Amino acid sequence: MIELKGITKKFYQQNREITALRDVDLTVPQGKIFGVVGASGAGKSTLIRCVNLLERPTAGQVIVNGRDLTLLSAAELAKERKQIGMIFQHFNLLSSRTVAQNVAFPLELVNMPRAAVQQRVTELLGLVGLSEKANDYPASLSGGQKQRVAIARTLAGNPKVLLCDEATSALDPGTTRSILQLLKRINEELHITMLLITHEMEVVKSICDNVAVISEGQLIEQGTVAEVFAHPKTGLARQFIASSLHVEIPAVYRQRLQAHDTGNGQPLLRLALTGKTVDEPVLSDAARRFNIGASIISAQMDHAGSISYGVMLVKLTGNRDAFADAIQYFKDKHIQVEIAGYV
Ligand SMILES: Nc1ncnc2c1ncn2[C@@H]1O[C@H](COP(=O)(O)OP(=O)(O)OP(=O)(O)O)[C@@H](O)[C@H]1O
Repeated sequence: MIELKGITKKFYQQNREITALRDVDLTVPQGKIFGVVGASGAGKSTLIRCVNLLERPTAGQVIVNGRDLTLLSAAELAKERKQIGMIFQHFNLLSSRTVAQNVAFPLELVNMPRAAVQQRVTELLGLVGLSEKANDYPASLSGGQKQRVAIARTLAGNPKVLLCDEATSALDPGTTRSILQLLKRINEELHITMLLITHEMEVVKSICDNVAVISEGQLIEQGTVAEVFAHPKTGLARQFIASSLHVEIPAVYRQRLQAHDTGNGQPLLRLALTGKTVDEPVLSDAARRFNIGASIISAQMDHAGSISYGVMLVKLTGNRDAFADAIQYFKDKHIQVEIAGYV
C-alpha cells in the first residue's frame, strides 16, 4: 500500500521557486493499480519520484507498506527501497551486460549465491517471456523486449510495490498493449501494488483500478476508473477521456465546413457521451422532441470495465429554429457538446 499525505514539492532555481506538487493526497490500496494522468509539466515524474524519495518532498508524508519513508535514516531507507521496484520510459538497461546479466545484477549486489541467481534469472525470464534471449545484448532487442528485461530485473528483488514512469511511452501501440497485459498479469499473480504515471488515458483504461488527474501539481480529480469515466467532473478529465477516442471529420465535410452559420448551415456537433447517457436513445429522442434530423457521421464507442463511453459526430438537419434547444437538451443529458462547425 502506498499513501501520500499532504505532499508538496518545491524546486528552487536561480531565486525562482517552482511548486511542482501542491498538497497531494493519494492512496494506492494493497494489490491495486493506480494511474496518474496529466499533461507535460503537470508534476507526474516529481510525484512518482517522491514515492521512493528519489525526490524528497518539501512537506508531507510518504507511507509505503506502513512506514513513513521521510522519517527513516539513510540505512533504513535503503532497506525499504528494496521493496519498491521502478521501471522507466527508456528502460535503463546496462548495455555491456546480456539480458540474463542485467536481470542478475540486483541479485549480485546482495551477494546471492551463483546457483540461486541463475535459477531466479531463468524463472524471471520465463515470467516475462524472454527465455530465448538470455544471452543477447540489449542493443539487439526491440523496445518491448527491453522493457520486459527491465521488468524482470526489477522483479528480481521481490518488490511489494512497482512504480511505472511512462513505461510504455516509447513503445508502439501493439507493444504497449502487450507490456500493459504483462503488468496486469504481474499485479494479479504476484499481488504487487502499482502506481503508474502516464499522459495517455488509454493506459489507464486498459489496466488501472483507480485514476487521478494531475494539473499544475494538484490532483484535481480522482476515483475508480469506472467512476471517473462514467462521471468525469473536470474538463481536463473529459479531455483525457475524449483523447483516448478518435473521430475525424470526413474530408467531404471538412472541405465545406464553415466556422459560423451563414443562414442555412447545418451544425456538425461533436458529442462526448459518458456512462450516464451512452445507453439512452438521445438522438432519436431529440429528433422526435424537436422535429429535427440527427444523423451520425462517425462515432467511436469504448468501454472501461463495465462503463461504456464514446464520441460521435452528428449532423443536425430539418427544423432550424430548434437546433439551439436540441443542443441544450444534449447538455441537460450530461453530454459534452462542441459545435465543430456548419456544413
Ligand atoms: N529538478 C528540478 N528543478 C527545477 N524544476 C523542476 C525540477 N524537476 C521538475 N521541475 C519542474 O516541476 C514541474 C513538474 O515537472 P515534472 O517533470 O514532474 O512534470 P511531468 O508531468 O512529469 O512532465 P513530463 O510529462 O513532461 O515529464 C515543471 O514545471 C518542471 O519544470
